[in-house]
Amino acid sequence: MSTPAQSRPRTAHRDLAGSPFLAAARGRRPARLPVWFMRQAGRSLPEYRALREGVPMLQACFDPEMIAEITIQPVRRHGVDAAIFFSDIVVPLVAAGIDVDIVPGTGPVVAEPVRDAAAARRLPELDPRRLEPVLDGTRLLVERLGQTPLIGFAGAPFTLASYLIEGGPSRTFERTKALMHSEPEVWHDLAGRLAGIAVTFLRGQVEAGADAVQLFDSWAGALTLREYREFVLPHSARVLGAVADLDVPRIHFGVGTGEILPAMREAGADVVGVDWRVPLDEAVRRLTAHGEPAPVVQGNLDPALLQASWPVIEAEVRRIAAEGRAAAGHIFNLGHGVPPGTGPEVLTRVVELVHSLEG
Ligand SMILES: O=C(O)CCc1c2[nH]c(c1CC(=O)O)Cc1[nH]c(c(CC(=O)O)c1CCC(=O)O)Cc1[nH]c(c(CC(=O)O)c1CCC(=O)O)Cc1[nH]c(c(CCC(=O)O)c1CC(=O)O)C2
Repeated sequence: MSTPAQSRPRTAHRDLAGSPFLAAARGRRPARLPVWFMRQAGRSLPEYRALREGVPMLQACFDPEMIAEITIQPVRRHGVDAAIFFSDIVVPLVAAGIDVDIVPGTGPVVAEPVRDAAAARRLPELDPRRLEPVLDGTRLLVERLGQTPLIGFAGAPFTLASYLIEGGPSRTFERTKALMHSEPEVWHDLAGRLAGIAVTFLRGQVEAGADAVQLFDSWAGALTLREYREFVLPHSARVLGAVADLDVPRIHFGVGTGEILPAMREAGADVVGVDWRVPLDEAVRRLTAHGEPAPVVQGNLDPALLQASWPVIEAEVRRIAAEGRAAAGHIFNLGHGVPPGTGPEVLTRVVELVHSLEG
């Protein structure tokens, strides 16, 4: 499919033909292995902590200059092959007018949790104009990033719904699962509304210049395959399907998703993000068990091992690169986000090592 030029005017002049990240995302094997890290911007970087001093997270997420500068910091420091737009999965909810705050040390906190039909019906739609400051940040980035591609992202309906229903971060998702099973029509109404918000957020980012998108269904691994297929897949498929015409690679990621990897691909992923629990060659085996074409995978160094000694990290990186050769394309990443206490020099060293390996 060709890119409709009129929908992505800002990227028309960027020459990304040599991007190893985009080549791998398209199922090719570039000369060197591409790498970026989830949460590569943020608290692991002293330059981020300095810039954010006294500025609340959500204020930073609506400030175009901050967005652009924070997004570029890890590209400058580590030489990663892609930038990920600095934002948060709750930003489109905030833009829609939902009362969510990001509380330091806790995470997203929802003032009025959504737990019944009336509350779900009150969920506002996202007016794309409310995203303007955020998308101005994207436009600045496209001008400043040179030949580094930009990944836009959104939270998937299940993960967003889990924050809205639980009222904040959860380990067990009890209320979410209870609502899903006991009041499926309320669940589907809520998930459908969140899918609409995610579509508006993703399309806005791509139209402003993002070159790829990642849909984070971070907590989908808490579900059984049956639950995923019945309650989640249709909504995530709608989100990924609604950006298909924009012709950018679509990455689909979650934690603990070993049991549902093929279903996550089926939702419309061009690249399947894999956490550290499933070796990449095993992930490829699961993704091709019914004769499907070889997938593109992204992952999957255990973030906890960034604290280990360098020989341990080096051996892990080499093992993962070797296992990734079973895939049509491999984008090196962590199995989840960079922990805030990670020494940035470790990440730079991982990038250097990955770049010495064949794509
Ligand atoms: O445990 C929980 O559920 C709350 C997690 C939490 C969220 N936002 C949050 C927090 C608090 C915190 O990180 O301390 C709050 C949050 N989001 C972010 C930061 C900055 C940082 O981590 O140092 C912070 C901490 C803010 C602060 O205290 O200064 C930024 C963020 N969130 C996210 C992204 C996208 C990415 O990961 O690359 C990014 C941008 C990273 C970048 O530009 O490089 C996406 C996000 N936010 C969130 C989730 C859900 C799952 C998860 O966090 O692991 C996810 C998706 C994911 O990472 O799987 C929710």
